[in-house]
Amino acid sequence: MTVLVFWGIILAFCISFALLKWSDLKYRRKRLPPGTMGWPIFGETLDFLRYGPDFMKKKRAKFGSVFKTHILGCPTVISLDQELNRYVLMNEGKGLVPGYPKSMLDVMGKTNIAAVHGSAHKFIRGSLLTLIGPEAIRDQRLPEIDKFMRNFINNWDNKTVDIQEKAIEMAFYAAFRQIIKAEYDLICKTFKAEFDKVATASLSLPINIPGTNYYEGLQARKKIHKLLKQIREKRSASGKTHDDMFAELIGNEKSRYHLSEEQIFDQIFAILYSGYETVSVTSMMAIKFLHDHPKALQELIEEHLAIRERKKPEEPIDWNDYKSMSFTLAVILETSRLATVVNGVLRKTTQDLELNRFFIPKGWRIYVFTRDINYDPLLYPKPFTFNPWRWMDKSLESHSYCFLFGAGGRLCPGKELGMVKVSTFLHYFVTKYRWEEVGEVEIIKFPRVEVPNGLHVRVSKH
Ligand code: HEM
Repeated sequence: MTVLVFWGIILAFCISFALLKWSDLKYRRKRLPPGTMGWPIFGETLDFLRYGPDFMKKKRAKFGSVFKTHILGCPTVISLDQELNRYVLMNEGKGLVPGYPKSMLDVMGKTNIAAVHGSAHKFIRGSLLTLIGPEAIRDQRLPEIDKFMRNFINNWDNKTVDIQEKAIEMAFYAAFRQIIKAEYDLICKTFKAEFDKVATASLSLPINIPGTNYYEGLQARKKIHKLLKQIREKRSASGKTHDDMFAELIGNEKSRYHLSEEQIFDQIFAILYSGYETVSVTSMMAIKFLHDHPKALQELIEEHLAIRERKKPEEPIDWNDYKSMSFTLAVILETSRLATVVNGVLRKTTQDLELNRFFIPKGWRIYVFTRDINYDPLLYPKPFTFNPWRWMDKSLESHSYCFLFGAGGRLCPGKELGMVKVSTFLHYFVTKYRWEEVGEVEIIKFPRVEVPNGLHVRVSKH
């Protein structure tokens, strides 16, 4: 028996070793970047997800800042070389299109902005900007957001609230209310429950059997489609006019941005998905950083009280007020830098390419890992210190290597909308309340920023 176990272990060891070697040999071609490919199929996905920045650090020490690996089901080149990162982001047309995982594309839709490129991308992006560009924000989005935030934080006095939970709700419902207004109260909870399944599925293994996140996400996508179709039919039968994004998307029949039903639904998914975790994490972490840095909090409160002083008590904030919030914007940028939500972006090669003297085969992924530049001491002296004042020099935001919102043709089109939401949330929160943390707060920063036990604060009126 013991002999059998012994030979069993030896056999398992030999098979593992052979598989690892096979995987490496398969990819050992001339001039591919250095690196290891890990296990067949799984590659090095587990290490990558589990150790994140440390995985990168180790690999960089061994292979340099451009190396190959196999993650999320694909042979991938990871680049920590910011020159190369900039090149990849700026040169989509040279065979470097978005390369998001299959599960994400399946639940988010084939005509989703992240799935299309070339002229199709220009068209979808143009349509999106009519909804979330600066003019639309000034005239339509901001007044709605103002109303939403006011109500949202209205009854927190003398309560202990979990800011993480509230920020998640705020980010979703603020976006959803702009998409569907008249039917909002009726369907917002059902819609959120289904959309949360879609969001979870976007980062899952694409195994389509009942019980998996991927399967649940696909089912949720179908339910959401059904719901949207019903709303569309009811609206058209009633003949009433509506003033929300859904109505704008449907009513574009005669404009240059006339979208098919599938494109309209995918556009809605894109707006909800892209502005969800980005806005919720930034709002939560801004509250956390402000709590820990009283000088910054004081300056922020003064900025917002000055706005309130020139207004009647219930008067909403407008575009000019928002544009005067220069310190608030600095706080948001510094928060986004230190609590990185988008660690990097994925691209896929549509042809064999030569990059940094390396050969990258057609169909490989490139993970443009931008997270590290956020902590670069040359760009951000004392990089681990929360210092919003560094952003008061506007040239930092437009620096060629500031990748907080991406770069090139995919530069975040929702940046201003995101800023408006977080600023308005902060405006009402800090002018109305003081708060103190309750209990220990443990923050995880990778692969996503989260507070496992919540960020509980005791809130009271000023
Ligand atoms: C406030 C925090 C936000 C951050 C840090 C952020 C960050 C980013 C980054 C880094 C990209 C580039 C992705 C790539 O190159 O593949 C991006 C793209 C995008 N963002 Fe944001 N974003 C934020 C808010 C929003 C909001 C509120 C929306 C609302 C709709 C939004 C919509 C999008 C869309 C649709 C794209 C894809 C653009 C394209 O492919 O052309 N973002 N964002």
